[in-house]
Formats: sequence, structure tokens, C-alpha cells
Amino acid sequence: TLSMCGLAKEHPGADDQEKNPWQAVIIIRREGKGFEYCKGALISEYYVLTAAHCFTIDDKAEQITVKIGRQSSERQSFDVAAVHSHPLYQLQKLKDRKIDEFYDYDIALVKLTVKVKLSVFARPICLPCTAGATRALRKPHPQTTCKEHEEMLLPAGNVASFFVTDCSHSSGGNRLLRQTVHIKNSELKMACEEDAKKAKHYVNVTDVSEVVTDRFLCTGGIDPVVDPNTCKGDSGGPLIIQNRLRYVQVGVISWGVVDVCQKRLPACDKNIRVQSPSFARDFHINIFKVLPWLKQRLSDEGLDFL
Ligand SMILES: Cc1cc(Br)c(Nc2ncc[nH]2)c2c(Cl)c[nH]c12
Repeated sequence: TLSMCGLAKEHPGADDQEKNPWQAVIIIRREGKGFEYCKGALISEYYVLTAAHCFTIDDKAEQITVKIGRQSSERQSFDVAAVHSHPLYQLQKLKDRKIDEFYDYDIALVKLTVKVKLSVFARPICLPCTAGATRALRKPHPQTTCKEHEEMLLPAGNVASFFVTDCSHSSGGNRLLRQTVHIKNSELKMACEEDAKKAKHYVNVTDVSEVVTDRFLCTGGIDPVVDPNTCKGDSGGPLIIQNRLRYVQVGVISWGVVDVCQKRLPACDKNIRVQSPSFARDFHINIFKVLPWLKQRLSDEGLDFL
């Protein structure tokens, strides 16, 4: 089984990447069109989990680079062997209903050509319903079930979680900032999902369940507290639950209602917080809803799925 997952350096003096050693940047080069950037999470020595919408059917593995680990020197650059998008992902599926972008099953696995050398700067995050997550949750293996993982990680209520975004520091240079958000797994879930209709892409949506399917977790808004929002550049990044000093990924950042960073990155120090409108919500693929695909794709990665 894989060495411990979901471990990070906790001391305040640690490097941003040591604090978030699973965080990956995915760079897609497109001839004559420059680059597209997405985020991802290292989940084993060969695989990074991200969003399927980061790629088009024309993108070849040769055009994609994955960066993991510290800025500059220790940062490891990886070539990509293959991208496996979820078979049910189909961006254009609702085109004839004038819904241009449909993000159901917006999740993909990027296989690297070589194993990542694990270090304090590069270490996988735990996936739910694996032996590593059972250990991280300090529950007995193999007695603990996947259902129990879901009850522990996504109980009814407003579940505190976080995503990691780039922020700009007054001293220049990009840094990583953890943004705490609340998963509306309560009576607030419906209001969260209803706000999807306020996305400019979804003016033709009559019933919100057309675009917000059972695969999504919903965060953002101002109730029960003001949540920060994602930017397009956060696509593919992990939505993480912290349990004591261990980290488990429960979602993949897929889409949002308002792109809050059109202008500029959020400031690194927490004090400066620009508030978005109350209907600014973000939607994440719920990993518990795509386990059969993950299990099949990662069968010989030593992750020991439950
Ligand atoms: C993370 C993220 C991805 C995408 Br794709 C966005 N774009 C969008 N959402 C609905 C249709 N297209 C946004 C927005 Cl907007 C905010 N965060 C986003």
C-alpha cells in the first residue's frame, strides 16, 4: 500500500508547497493559442486528479505538463502519458437546449510518464474509501466501510472544507492560500443549487437540476457565513476536508456562477477580503459519486479501495 497520504508540514514557517504538497499545476500548450492552466491533486505516485473540462478532445498528452512541488528548484516538471476523462463527461450534451456548457462528471485522471519522487514538497492527498483514508481518519481497517467514510466526511449540515488558490503577495510572487468554504449538505443545499441559474451561461435553464446533477457539491454564498469563491484558474483543484492533521479530498472544483478573479488574484493576507454577491456559488464533483470509475482506473496503484 502507498506510503501515508494526506500529510503536510504544519509549522507556520513551512513553504506553501510543504503545507499543500498534493497541489499540482497543469499546463496545456495550444498551438497558436498560448497556454491554459488548471489545478490538480496528486493522488498516487503516477496520477493527478483534475477536471475533465481542462482538456479538449484535440489535446494530446505531449501538449500537457504537470508541475508539482516547490517553486523554482525543487519544483518537479512532469510529462504526461495519458489523460483519462470520465466516460460520461460531455460538455456539449445539452447544446440543443441552448445550454452551451454541461459539467456533469467533470473529472479526469492525468497519468504521468514517471513516478513522482515523494518528499515534503510532493505527497499525495487521501481519496475517500481507500485504506489510506481509513488510516487518516484513525478508524480500524478493514472494518470501516465506505459509507462510514461518507458519514464522517460529508455529514448532514454545512461542512467546513477548503480549496487552495494562488494569491498575490505584496512582496511579489505567487503564493498558495487555503480558502475555507462550506459544503451545503443541509436545508441550505437547494438555495445553493438554485443560484446556478444566475450564471450567464445558464439563462436558458428552467429547472436547475438540468445543470446541477447529483454529482455536485455546492459551496459559496453568505449563509451561514460568507464563503470565498473560486476563479476559473482554480478548475480541477481539490476540495479538501481536514480531520485533525490529515487531509482527505472529497471534491474536484468544476464550475462557478461568478468568476471573481477576472480582474486580479485574491490578496494573500486574509484581512483583505472582497465580498462577492450572495448568489456567487461554486460547484464541485463529489468523489463519492464517481468511485466505481476511480476504483477501476486506479486498480493497480496500490490505493486499496474499500
Ligand atoms: C472554477 C470555474 C470554472 C468555470 Br468553467 C467557470 N466558468 C463557468 N461556470 C459556469 C459556466 N462557465 C467558473 C466561474 Cl464563472 C467561476 N469559477 C469557475
